[in-house]
Amino acid sequence: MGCATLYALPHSLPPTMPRFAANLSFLYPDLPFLERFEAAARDGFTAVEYLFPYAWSKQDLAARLRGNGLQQALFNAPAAGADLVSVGRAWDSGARGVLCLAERQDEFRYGMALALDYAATLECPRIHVMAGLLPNAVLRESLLQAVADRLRWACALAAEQGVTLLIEPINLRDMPGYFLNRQDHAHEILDAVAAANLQVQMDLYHCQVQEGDVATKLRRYLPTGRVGHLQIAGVPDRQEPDAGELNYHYLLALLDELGYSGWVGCEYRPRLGLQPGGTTAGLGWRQRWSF
Ligand SMILES: O=C(O)[C@@H](O)C(=O)CO
Ligand SMILES: [Mg+2]
Repeated sequence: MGCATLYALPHSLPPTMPRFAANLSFLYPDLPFLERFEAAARDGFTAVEYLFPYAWSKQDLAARLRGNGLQQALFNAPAAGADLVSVGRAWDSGARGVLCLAERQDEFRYGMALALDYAATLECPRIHVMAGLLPNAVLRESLLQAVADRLRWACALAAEQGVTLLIEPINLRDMPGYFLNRQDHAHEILDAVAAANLQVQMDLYHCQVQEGDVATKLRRYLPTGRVGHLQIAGVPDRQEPDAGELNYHYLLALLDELGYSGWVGCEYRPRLGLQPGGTTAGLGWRQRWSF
């Protein structure tokens, strides 16, 4: 069911929301992580995504999914690390992926194997592979071939279990030095890798902060079939989609017009922050944009 169809219902939402996935790393910050699954289901989400599952057992996560009738739409491969302890510390110590870091081949391979192991248990068809922070003074272009080779290796491994890998352009205001910032660069990498199971995770928040002209980019890239996942948030503050400079009423209708049938991840910081029930209170944006 597309967004326009969904919003055509005059005053109320259907009991489930087939298009929107709740990002549990961002939403429900007032709750312990494992309790966020139930909260998302109660709010009508039928899928979840989050950054990293590795601090929890895959069996516990699968039980939360099953128990709440949720699908796992996406999660990230580890940000770095060559064992569970270093994987657990990687994000907080500043790591943002090792894909572009030639000397960290072992961590890349360990991370892919761990992510695919979780994906099998969580029945998750997509893994986001973070590109990493550029080493000082190393030109992006000089690393492209090595990045493509690594991704080709990872895609072959992921294909064995029917998983698609995603790369996501991330804006430099939030992540200074990040290797991949632009949609066209992501599509260049897809050209170089030439694997059917490599797609782009198009986060409209990052796209607007870094490049702008979001609707034109949706029109350019969605028809290629190479965008495997979308994410949304208001700009500039990364809050609910009804706050800020992006017109999601228009953009969500455009997704329908372009026939996008994938998930739209709700990856924003609820404006009520840690206030109990703040995420649910902020979900009015889904209703206000009735067509
Ligand atoms: O946009 C983001 O921040 C996330 O999708 C992510 O995976 C890395 O930070
Ligand atoms: Mg994102």
